[in-house]
Amino acid sequence: MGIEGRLTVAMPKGRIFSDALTLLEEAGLNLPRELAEDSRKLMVEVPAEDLSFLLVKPVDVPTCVEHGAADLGVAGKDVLMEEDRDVYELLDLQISPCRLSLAGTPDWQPVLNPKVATKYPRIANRWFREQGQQVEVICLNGSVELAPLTGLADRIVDIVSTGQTLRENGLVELEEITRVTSRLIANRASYRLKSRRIDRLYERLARVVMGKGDCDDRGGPSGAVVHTSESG
Ligand SMILES: Nc1ncnc2c1ncn2[C@@H]1O[C@H](COP(=O)(O)OP(=O)(O)OP(=O)(O)O)[C@@H](O)[C@H]1O
Ligand SMILES: O=P(O)(O)OC[C@H]1O[C@H](OP(=O)(O)OP(=O)(O)O)[C@H](O)[C@@H]1O
Repeated sequence: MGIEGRLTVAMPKGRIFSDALTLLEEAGLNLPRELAEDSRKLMVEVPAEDLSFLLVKPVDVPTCVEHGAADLGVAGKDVLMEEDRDVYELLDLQISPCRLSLAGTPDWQPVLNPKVATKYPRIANRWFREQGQQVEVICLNGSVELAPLTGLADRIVDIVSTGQTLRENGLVELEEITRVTSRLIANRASYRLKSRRIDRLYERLARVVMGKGDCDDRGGPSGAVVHTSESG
């Protein structure tokens, strides 16, 4: 083990997981099959790389990193914007791309104080405030596209990737709110105390991402990192 100790990385289970794993392998990490397999193990140690992986729900990655349960994490920009945790955003990994958009029925007519259903209340509230529009945000945890079809809401703010879910439910994308990719994030204290180890992993990942082109490099450990929390 290095003098700075083992690095713990919070990995999002689900959609992002395999993209993140592929990227780590492309960066030259030798990872055990155990990590890729469909196992119920939530903590996987990789002594050969001096790394530990925590497998958590995507929305919980920023929480684990903010509180120091993990030094690093991989999280979608959508989750980072919604959770607004006190963590550093080091690198745009350019994986699991999608967008967060406003959508509705094609015949949608403006109404006063429309209802907007979403899994992303903070982002939706902020975006409508910036547009100078008053809305009532209704929080849902899934199947958000049902809301305009059932009268639960006038419009939705949700993730769009292929557009299939919107199409199959007769909805149209009205406006893109933000593009989303997954980011490498760091705990603030770890970023200082384990800088050499974080630097090394960051550089290996950045090389792969930049090699693929279109890299939105956030500056990394030696540059200007983005502090994701609006309040901190
Ligand atoms: N088509 C997509 N739909 C939803 N998220 C997507 C899509 N494409 C990429 N993503 C990214 O994947 C993340 C969500 O991953 P996933 O669907 O596995 O988690 P989840 O929504 O928390 O699911 P669950 O609640 O079922 O565990 C989003 O935060 C986003 O950054
Ligand atoms: O544009 P598409 O490629 O169709 O992808 C977008 C859909 O995928 C996600 O839903 P998910 O599958 O996570 O289910 P959910 O309704 O439980 O959120 C998202 O909330 C959209 O509904």
